[in-house]
Amino acid sequence: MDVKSSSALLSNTNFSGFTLRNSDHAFSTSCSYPRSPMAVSCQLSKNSHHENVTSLPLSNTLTNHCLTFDKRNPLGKTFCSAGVCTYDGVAVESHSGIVEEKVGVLLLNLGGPDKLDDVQPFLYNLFADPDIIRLPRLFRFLQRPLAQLISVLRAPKSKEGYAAIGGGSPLRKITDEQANALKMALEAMKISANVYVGMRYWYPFTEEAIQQIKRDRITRLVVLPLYPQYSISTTGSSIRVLQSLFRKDAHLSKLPVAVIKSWYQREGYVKSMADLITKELETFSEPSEVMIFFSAHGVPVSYVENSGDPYKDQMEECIFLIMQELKARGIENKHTLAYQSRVGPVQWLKPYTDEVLVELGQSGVKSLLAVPVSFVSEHIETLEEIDMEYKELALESGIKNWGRVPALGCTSSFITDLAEAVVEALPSATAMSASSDTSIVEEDHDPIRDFVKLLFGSVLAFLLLLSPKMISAVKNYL
Ligand SMILES: C=CC1=C(C)c2cc3[nH]c(cc4nc(cc5[nH]c(cc1n2)c(C)c5CCC(=O)O)C(CCC(=O)O)=C4C)c(C)c3C=C
Ligand SMILES: [Fe+2]
Repeated sequence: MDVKSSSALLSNTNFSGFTLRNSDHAFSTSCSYPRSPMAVSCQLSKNSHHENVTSLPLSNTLTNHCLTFDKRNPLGKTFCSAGVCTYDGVAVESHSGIVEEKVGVLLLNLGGPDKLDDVQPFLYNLFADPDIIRLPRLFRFLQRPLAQLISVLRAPKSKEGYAAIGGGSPLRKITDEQANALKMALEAMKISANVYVGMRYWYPFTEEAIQQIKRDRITRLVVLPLYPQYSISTTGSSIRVLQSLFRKDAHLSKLPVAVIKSWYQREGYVKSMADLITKELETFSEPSEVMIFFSAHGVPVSYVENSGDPYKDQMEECIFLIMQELKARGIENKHTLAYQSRVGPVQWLKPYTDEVLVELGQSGVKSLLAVPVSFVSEHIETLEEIDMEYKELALESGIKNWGRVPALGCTSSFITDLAEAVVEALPSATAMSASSDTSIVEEDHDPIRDFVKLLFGSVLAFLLLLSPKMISAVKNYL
């Protein structure tokens, strides 16, 4: 019952290719799979800025082709500054052996319901994702009936939230704007690229973006998830979809792809966040007295402790880097980090945002600046959860002066940094080998078997629902 459509999702058109030549200069990197196949960590040289960039195959040994760019491209020399990849700056003339490259950038995001009627099917897609509700292997057949049940039961509460922010999620509009801004920033760097948007749980779906990329005959692709920090539940889940699509398609499996897995440590991002915080602090009457309150989206503890999700470590390092940047500007405010938006019956990363707000208020903190850090656009969890629920809770708990830093959106220093990240990642794009990747367990889609599974699963889910343990587990999602 996945809701998918064939509507095209291209964010940008007017693409023109530029000339590149593949050379055989190469560097290699090895990737390991810590417990979960999704939590891939790539061992590149420590000081390499390609550390968080990997190519899609995620096979044990990757070979990356270096590019030789036209001398007229002023950024050519920055492409291959890591590893043993070299750039000789040779001008590329149009003769045989030279490839006309068509560069694509795929922005990955979560997606959100455009209107209230979309809320339940959007929630279904989210809960049907095995990276969001992780069932033991034996119980995987329950995934879709459970997703159906939870989405139907949770929809009324979620709808209230979306109604409070205007009747739908602003994510699609903002992500499209970011795609346009990125295309322009790349153009300013003399890189002509198509920028696509692929959402995980709502339109425009990642699958549609990939079809468009194929139709446009893109020859080199950079995948840029709009999550600064990597989590199995966000970037990991979207990459799993890409792996599955690329594996099944002979053309796509040959397309050179580079995935920027995380970018929270990039100077441009850190400085852009520090700029926003600095500006917002100035709106308080006593800026130095304000507690800087970083609120990150939570994940279940088991992701971090049992499946090697680097999310918590990356989040803490990200906060450290932002605070270091603020200190360098003479801003020495106190700060804290807490995790918001927990859902379901399991333990999530602590401390929880709501609990910390109450403690801070009760302990005498009077001024607080909330900083959302896990996402770069406004969405329901900034506009409703932080701006309404948490603000009310904070004021009730004794905090007098409340402020909130806006999401980065299309902030120009941030978009320029993303464009630079794309440019740096381009040479490490590597063709995916259809046969070498054993990291994904493919679900096969025999329709008769799927139907029987769904029917059997629904009956079993209904029976299981009668058990008190199950009732309380499902209740936790509401
Ligand atoms: C880094 C960001 C995010 C992580 C990590 C994440 C994990 C995660 N989320 C859920 C459940 C829900 N998320 C919902 C909405 C939502 N989630 C994120 C980001 C992260 N999620 C965003 C930006 C949004 C909002 C999208 C929008 O429409 O604006 C929702 C739906 C909203 C609601 O009903 O509260 C749910 C449910 C889980 C279970 C999870 C990790 C396992
Ligand atoms: Fe979420």
